[in-house]
Amino acid sequence: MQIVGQTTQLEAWVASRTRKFHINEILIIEDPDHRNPKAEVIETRTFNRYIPLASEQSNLVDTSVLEGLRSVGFDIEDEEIHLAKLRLIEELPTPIRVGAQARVPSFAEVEDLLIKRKPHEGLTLGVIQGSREIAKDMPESLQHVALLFDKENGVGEQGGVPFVFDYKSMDQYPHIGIFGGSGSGKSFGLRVLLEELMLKQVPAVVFDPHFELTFDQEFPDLPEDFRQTFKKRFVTLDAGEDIGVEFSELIADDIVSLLRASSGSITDAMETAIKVLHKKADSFLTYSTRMANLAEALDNEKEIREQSRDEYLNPADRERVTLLHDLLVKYKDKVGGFSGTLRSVLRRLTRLEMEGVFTSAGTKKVEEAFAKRQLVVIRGSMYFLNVFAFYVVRKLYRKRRDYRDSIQKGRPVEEKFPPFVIITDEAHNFAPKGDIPAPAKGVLKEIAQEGRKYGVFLVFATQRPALLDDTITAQLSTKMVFRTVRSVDIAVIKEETDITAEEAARLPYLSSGTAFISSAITGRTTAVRIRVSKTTSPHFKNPFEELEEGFAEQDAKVWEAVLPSLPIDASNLNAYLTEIGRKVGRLLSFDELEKTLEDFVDQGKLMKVSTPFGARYSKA
Ligand SMILES: Nc1ncnc2c1ncn2[C@@H]1O[C@H](COP(=O)(O)OP(=O)(O)OP(=O)(O)O)[C@@H](O)[C@H]1O
Repeated sequence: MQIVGQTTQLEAWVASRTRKFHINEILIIEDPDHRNPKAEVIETRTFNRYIPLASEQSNLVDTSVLEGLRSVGFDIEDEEIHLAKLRLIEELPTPIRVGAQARVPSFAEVEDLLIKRKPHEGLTLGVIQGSREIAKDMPESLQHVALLFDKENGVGEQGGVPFVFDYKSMDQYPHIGIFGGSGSGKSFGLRVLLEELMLKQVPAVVFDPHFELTFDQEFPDLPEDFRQTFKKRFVTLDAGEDIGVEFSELIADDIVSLLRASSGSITDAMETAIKVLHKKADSFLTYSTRMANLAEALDNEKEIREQSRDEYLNPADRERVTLLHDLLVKYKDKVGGFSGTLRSVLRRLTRLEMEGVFTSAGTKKVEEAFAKRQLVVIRGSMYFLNVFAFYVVRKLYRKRRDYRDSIQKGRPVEEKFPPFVIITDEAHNFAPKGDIPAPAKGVLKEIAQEGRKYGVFLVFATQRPALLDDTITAQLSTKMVFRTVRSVDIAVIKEETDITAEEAARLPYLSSGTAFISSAITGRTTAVRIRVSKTTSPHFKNPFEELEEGFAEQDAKVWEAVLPSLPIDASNLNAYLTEIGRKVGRLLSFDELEKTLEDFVDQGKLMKVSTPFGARYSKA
């Protein structure tokens, strides 16, 4: 392997007659003047006599490279030549020496570069691409820690150096972004990251709009020593049942945010009314009753004013009239005097109440799980989660902040509150870019900017980085970028990471499960094949296989039920429906029974024979 063609302080070309280059592999260039620097392969090409370098393809390669090849003895018309573009790991003061030999390093030579933490100290997310050869003399402690999976061959060996994410450095370089289009392996990668956080017992809360984040189902066919149970390391909470918003903790602005999140836009008049009528520590009942009473008073203003002057009113009516009259005096001018506004707010509030948003459950269960260092999965529709996220995140963040502040100021602390990670998929819905409102956006932005100080970190996954709030995107110190096709998203990724033009060009073609991990922690971008997850989501099954299996199961049930009734008179199927339906456990329609029997004939299980009394199905 030899350096050919023009070189710069940062890039060089390397050529070989016998050895193919692997994308992302690390080579050592024997250039003593530069203390044998390391470089990474960022582009590979192979030429032979059928695609000779000297022909029309030559424009793929700089003419200086061709000359360089010739000058070190390559026959560019006839020989098979493997070429690779190298990027030096560290910029050199002067260009690399042309003609220098390159070689595959030993593991010890690149250990510092590739392994920042040992697997037991960090999050083992996958295998560094292009590290197969280097891994041959890797110590045992780094082997068998990140097995790989592919659909054709199933679970296989790791075949490379593990990528161990140094999560403890997040206090310097906080927050992680996971970007990738549909089917790119983003959810799979997120699952692996969550498993690793659970293994390290880092308290975390994840919002799960897809109902896919459970960890009790094991990934199929894992070798015995790679298995792990997570059953005690996570809890699943349903938004609106196990966890709710404690109304009395809300301030008026929160109610405005909640209603905005749940019912789209609200008018200025509604916002004013919400704020004017709210008192600190109001319960849902006191607040909504005050609003309903004021609406009633506005509708009957004239009578109420008259009755309030009526000396002969009975005491019960007097009490009610006084109450309504006081509300009128106090609030009428401030809320604009139109009961319709109040009723609109009430309708929206009542809807939330009926959906279970305002339960007294609060965030108690999350706090209990944090104390046990567990992962909390909060499930619910996107709409619901958006409403909850703001309340849950803010409450937990404040608790942690207060705890840290107290310690710092030497104040006594009643209870510990641990550092934690907030994770969400579809992050652009929680913190959308630009003026689009979302209730949790404010607190999430605050955490993006300040969370590091308090040990609160974000992991934001999204298919659409271009739609995520800019401030937050800029604060994500580590970005895992999976296959991305849309040019607007690629543009954001290019701007927000240190990935090179060559890497960006590969983004639309990355295979599912391969990501570029660009991190301020390592100071470079590493191509990583994400390891096989130890658990699987309940939806992991291929939907078409699921379809086949589902129907096969159903057919088997009907078959069992049909057998005792054979032979079946085809002209009188109605007579069998009840009996067969009873055995199957549900009512079958005529059409369904007929179709199933015909299918059994096609499958060779039954035959349909003509008799003098009409057609009959009997066992084949
Ligand atoms: N690390 C991996 N190793 C092997 N196969 C993978 C890996 N990651 C993903 N795959 C394969 O790709 C498929 C799609 O991955 P995944 O469901 O994670 O995509 P996604 O990016 O989350 O898509 P969506 O956003 O549509 O859910 C998986 O079902 C799996 O077969």
